Amino acid sequence: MASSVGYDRMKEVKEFDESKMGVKGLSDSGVSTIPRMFLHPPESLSGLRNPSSPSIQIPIIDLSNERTEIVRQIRDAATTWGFFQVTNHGIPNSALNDTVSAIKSFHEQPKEAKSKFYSRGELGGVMYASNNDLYRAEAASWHDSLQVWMAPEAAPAEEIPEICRKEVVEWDAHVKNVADKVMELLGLGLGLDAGKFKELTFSDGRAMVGHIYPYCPQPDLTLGITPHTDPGIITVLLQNEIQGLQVKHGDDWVDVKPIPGGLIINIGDFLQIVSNGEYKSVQHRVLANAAKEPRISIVTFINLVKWRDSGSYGPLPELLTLEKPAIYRDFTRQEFLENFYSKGLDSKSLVEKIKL
Ligand SMILES: O=C(O)CCC(=O)C(=O)O
Ligand SMILES: [Fe+2]
Repeated sequence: MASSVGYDRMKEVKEFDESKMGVKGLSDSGVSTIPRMFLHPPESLSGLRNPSSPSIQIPIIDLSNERTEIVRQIRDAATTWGFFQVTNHGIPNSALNDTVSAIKSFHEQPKEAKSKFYSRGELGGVMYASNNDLYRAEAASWHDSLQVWMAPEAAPAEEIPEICRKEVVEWDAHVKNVADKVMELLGLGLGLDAGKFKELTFSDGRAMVGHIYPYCPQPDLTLGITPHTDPGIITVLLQNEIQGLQVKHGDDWVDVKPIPGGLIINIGDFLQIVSNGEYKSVQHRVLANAAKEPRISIVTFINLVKWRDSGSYGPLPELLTLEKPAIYRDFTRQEFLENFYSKGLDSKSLVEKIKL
């Protein structure tokens, strides 16, 4: 391994960022070795390609099943895995395919078409960049992303790249329906009223991120996305047929197998905290893509809109009893945002910080 003498990481990062070429551009340029800024430390890379046992899989939940049965299944999945796939969610296959194709088309445009959207760090609107945490993370990862804020304030339609505008807007309407349905079931799973999470505005904020994981010439030296937990309430994820997402389950990394028509749902830190640890926000990562065909994923982060008047949040009082007292302290909106925006994806989650 090259010594770090004379290596100016920030310079390399800045040049890459200012080139606006993204990892898609690097991949297309035919590089056979990846730039040093993408190299992850050996401890993050060990066992990367050991396939998980095919018999271990995140739960698959058929949303056309009988309701009390689904509530039980969703509750079990959220408490043990923090991740599950749903089928028969009501979104037509054509919408799944069209959304994946549209996001792929955006990323496959020439640099000139994409670079006018290239920007970072905005809370709202539209932003396209390589590695949202590029300047905060210790090592960059092999993906680029298009982010569009959809709710409570949608990015103006004319700011969404035309090549995927219609699909992004339609996809958001579908995700909203599924998210509302799943949030209701998750609430029931905790013994809350069906409308409780809706009343708390838990599914009223949505940001969509369309990732591309292009072919990586040295997939054993980097990652597609660094291990992290998602900060919000839940995440709804659509992926194409190229595998790469892995979920931490006990000491193992478990491959999430794409299933036709399936949507992946996972619990975020916020929901873990308000559920007083009942539901789990679980670490996940994506392997750098060794296939020639790009991996595409469309992720919608679901967030609450209205904070309590106190400006803070914590475990829901309805869930606390003498036997089950709060295991987290309340945290402020400021703390929540700072924790997310001040560090890389690889930093310690809010959950650890506020544990009592
Ligand atoms: O692309 C994926 O499958 C996962 C992406 C992800 O974890 C994220 O954007 O938070
Ligand atoms: Fe994530």
